[in-house]
Amino acid sequence: MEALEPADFERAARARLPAETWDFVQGGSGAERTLAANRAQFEQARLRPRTMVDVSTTDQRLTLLGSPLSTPIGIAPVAYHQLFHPEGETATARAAGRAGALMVAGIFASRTLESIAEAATGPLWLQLYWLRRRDALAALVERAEAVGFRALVLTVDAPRIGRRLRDARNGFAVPAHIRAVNLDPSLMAASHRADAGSSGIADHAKEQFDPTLTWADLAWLRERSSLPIVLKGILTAEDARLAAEHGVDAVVVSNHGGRQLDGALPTLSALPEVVAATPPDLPVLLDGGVRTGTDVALAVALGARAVLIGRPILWGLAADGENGVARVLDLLKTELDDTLALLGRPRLADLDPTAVVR
Ligand SMILES: Cc1cc2nc3c(=O)[nH]c(=O)nc-3n(C[C@H](O)[C@H](O)[C@H](O)COP(=O)(O)O)c2cc1C
Ligand SMILES: CCCCC(=O)C(=O)O
Repeated sequence: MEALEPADFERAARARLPAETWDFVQGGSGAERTLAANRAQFEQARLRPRTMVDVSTTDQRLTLLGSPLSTPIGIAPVAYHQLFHPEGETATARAAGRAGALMVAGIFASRTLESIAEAATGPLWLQLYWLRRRDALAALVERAEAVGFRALVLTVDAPRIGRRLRDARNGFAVPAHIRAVNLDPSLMAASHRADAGSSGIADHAKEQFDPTLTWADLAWLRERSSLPIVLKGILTAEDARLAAEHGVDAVVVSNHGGRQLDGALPTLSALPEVVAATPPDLPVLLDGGVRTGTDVALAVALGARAVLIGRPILWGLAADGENGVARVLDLLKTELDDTLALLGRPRLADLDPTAVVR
């Protein structure tokens, strides 16, 4: 059967993936309240369509941190794409290129930065965690810049890993043959075994993530790279203001797909305060629960310049590799295009808060 919506890939992926990998993807932290709330906010919001507008051409193109994109729909950073397909991140990068979409590769990518860059035909950003081993971080930043990555995305909502009960119950550990190849194996060993009542992911973070990260540390990153710096995991006006004051180039409103602080604000609810607290020239992105073209339009109307998609990309990758990811992106782009036309707001710039009732 032909896939007509991203959810069709969700079913296909579930059928293919080992149960503990499925739980790792779909799960959130704690009682999964934030995971559910991300979706609930999109489901409850309503659009206010305008009529008698010439929508013979619609346009979802934009420029983000200097890079032209065909769509405001980008790929969120996710660890270990080889959990989902043997080609891993190179398949994802090729699909992003076909769609003219941004790809954010993760620090725990299972393919080298060099091979991802070679596969990519569109803009790539690199996501970082604040590792205790700052020398490893510095080396990674240098490599990323050398092969053409265009921004650094520092994830700031993970001083430790949220309590993910599914992973703890499954004793989830990253299989030995799938590796975060851009980092020294000695830094990654804990990911590949799980202590009782924990997961390899949580144990690894406890060992390697530096929870002392504060605003003053951004200077260290600035010194090491001329690339734009993006902070991922901002949910409040206070932090948005601090990000702007510290010269950050963009922020991602994110609760890590409901995988970190359970009970944290859903991202669509946090977006307006973050947008209000940031200067107009500082791009605000959003991720968490974006599943349809309508969701993309809602986020853009409330001030997001672009959205990132996490789990649906992995569904496409698990179901059919590069072609699956390309199809998921294509479906979302088509849905957004239909939404812009039927809403009477044919360009992204036509989307503003008057398009939404919440
Ligand atoms: C399996 C999985 C792994 C993830 N790994 C990372 C990661 O390594 N770094 C990071 O910043 N975010 C990571 N995330 C969070 C995503 O970047 C993103 O914030 C989230 O998935 C967006 O929500 P969505 O899945 O509802 O679209 C991961 C998410 C999932 C589902
Ligand atoms: C230590 C790997 C963390 C991956 C991650 O961020 C996630 O699973 O959400």
